[in-house]
Amino acid sequence: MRICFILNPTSGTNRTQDVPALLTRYATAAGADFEIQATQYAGHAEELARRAATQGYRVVVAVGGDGTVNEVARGLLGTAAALGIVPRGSGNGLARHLRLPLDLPGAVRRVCQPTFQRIDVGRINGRPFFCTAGLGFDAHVSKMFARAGTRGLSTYIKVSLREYRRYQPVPVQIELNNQVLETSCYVLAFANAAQYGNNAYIAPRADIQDGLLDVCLIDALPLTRAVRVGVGLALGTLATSGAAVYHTSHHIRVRTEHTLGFHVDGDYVADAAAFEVELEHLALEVAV
Ligand SMILES: Nc1ncnc2c1ncn2[C@@H]1O[C@H](COP(=O)(O)OP(=O)(O)OP(=O)(O)O)[C@@H](O)[C@H]1O
Repeated sequence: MRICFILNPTSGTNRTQDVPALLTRYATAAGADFEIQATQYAGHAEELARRAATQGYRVVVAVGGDGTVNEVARGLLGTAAALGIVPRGSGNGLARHLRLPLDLPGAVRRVCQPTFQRIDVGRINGRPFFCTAGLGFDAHVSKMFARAGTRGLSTYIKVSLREYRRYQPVPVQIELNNQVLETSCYVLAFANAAQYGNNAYIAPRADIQDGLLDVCLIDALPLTRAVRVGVGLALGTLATSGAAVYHTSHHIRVRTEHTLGFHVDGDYVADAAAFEVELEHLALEVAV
């Protein structure tokens, strides 16, 4: 079994580690037949992953955070290669959901001796996502976070608190399961996996193999509710807290009068006024 590691050298906060040397040491110790390729620019991991799949690598491993996982996984859709993950981001949502080791030696050992399973894949306006996608405040925070200059959890919390004071919900029309909901949207999250990353459980009951997205709507976020949402995210109790409304569906349409930002797997993509969200059942093989 041949393994290709695709390393994002800009991921994570610990830049002092010689990651290629560590990958080499642990993969050699596990007896793997492997190659390591480093990305040179944003988007490169998708091209490298697709090429590796064409070259017959059985497992193509994203070495990075959820942004790198998204790119590698995108490149593997429709191929015979499986996605592996060596988590090096700050959130690591998909790795955590799949209960993969979060330490480098453990994660390398796992991808070298994996079992295989398939997971669902979401799409929002054609863009694949594997963990979560969303509209509203979380996408707005991703946009501001990308502009912040520094990364990590503390920057994320700082940006969220600053933007919380300014952000207002917008009216939306949501179509799902033959119903039309006229509501306002502070956060509308489409969860394939249960968490955003960092064990922040936006949809604690989400099952990544059930053919359905868990749709989480928070229509407004006054301070008292914000506290309940924060506690619910941290404890995995949001679904029973009454602070959010949930639906499950495999096809959702959303319209807004004004444009709203959307993110995939925590990375801001663009603003739009119409959204088509779909789920492809078991469309990606993962090495777990
Ligand atoms: N060589 C590169 N130079 C610049 N950007 C890159 C490079 N390779 C990948 N990227 C971009 O870096 C972005 C961030 O990567 P990733 O999400 O893996 O790390 P992170 O932000 O540290 O992790 P997390 O999202 O968990 O905080 C990705 O969306 C990817 O497009």
